[in-house]
Amino acid sequence: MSMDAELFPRSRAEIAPGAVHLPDWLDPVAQRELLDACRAWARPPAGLRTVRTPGGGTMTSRQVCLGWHWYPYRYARTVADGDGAPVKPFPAWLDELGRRAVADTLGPEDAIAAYDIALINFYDADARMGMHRDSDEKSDAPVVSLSLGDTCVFRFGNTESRARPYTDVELRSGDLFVFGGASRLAYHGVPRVHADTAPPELGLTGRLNVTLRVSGFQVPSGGEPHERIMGDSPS
Ligand SMILES: O=C(O)CCC(=O)C(=O)O
Ligand SMILES: [Fe+2]
Repeated sequence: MSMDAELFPRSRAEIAPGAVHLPDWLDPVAQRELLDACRAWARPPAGLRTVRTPGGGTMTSRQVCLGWHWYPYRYARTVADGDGAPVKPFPAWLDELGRRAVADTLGPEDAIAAYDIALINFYDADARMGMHRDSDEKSDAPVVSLSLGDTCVFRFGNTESRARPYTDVELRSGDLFVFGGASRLAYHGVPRVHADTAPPELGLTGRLNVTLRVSGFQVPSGGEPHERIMGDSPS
């Protein structure tokens, strides 16, 4: 019997108000296409890197960004904490994917500005992500999260603190998780990755997560956007 055999099929679940888990949203072909894109984005310049935190630590997932480059705790147009190269562009098809993800989870929403940020995190079996909020954006548009490869435990908490109450959700390859509305600033993290649980046909060892966000940053017409326009308050 396959490891994926289920007594009860996984189904859509509202984990908190405005936070929805939709299992198996990306079919195997779409997962493969997104993985191939991630592999191209991971290449230098402006490729996959280790993120250093102000306290002198390092994040255990490795990251690459599209559209705007995130580093603790702000956005820039260049890899300011790495090779200094311009951040890779955010493709239009990812905005379309993000809109479809929101429609399929939260239903028809008020007009959302274009998705223009992707953070791609690569986790090996030992990587984790601590509880945090995605609070460096100026837009309150829902965050869209797509998972590929190994299964993880995704911990989705509350807007007040990193502590309980929270709900642990298993995110598998192809799963979609969207959090907006009252949950847009909820704490969340990845306490555990289950090694060797990726679908073998995908050909990925480890886990990839792609989060799509709307920056809400102004891009001045006729000029290259500059990080000054974003404000500078750390979260
Ligand atoms: O890997 C995940 O599922 C979560 C990633 C995340 O929270 C982030 O990139 O801000
Ligand atoms: Fe996050």
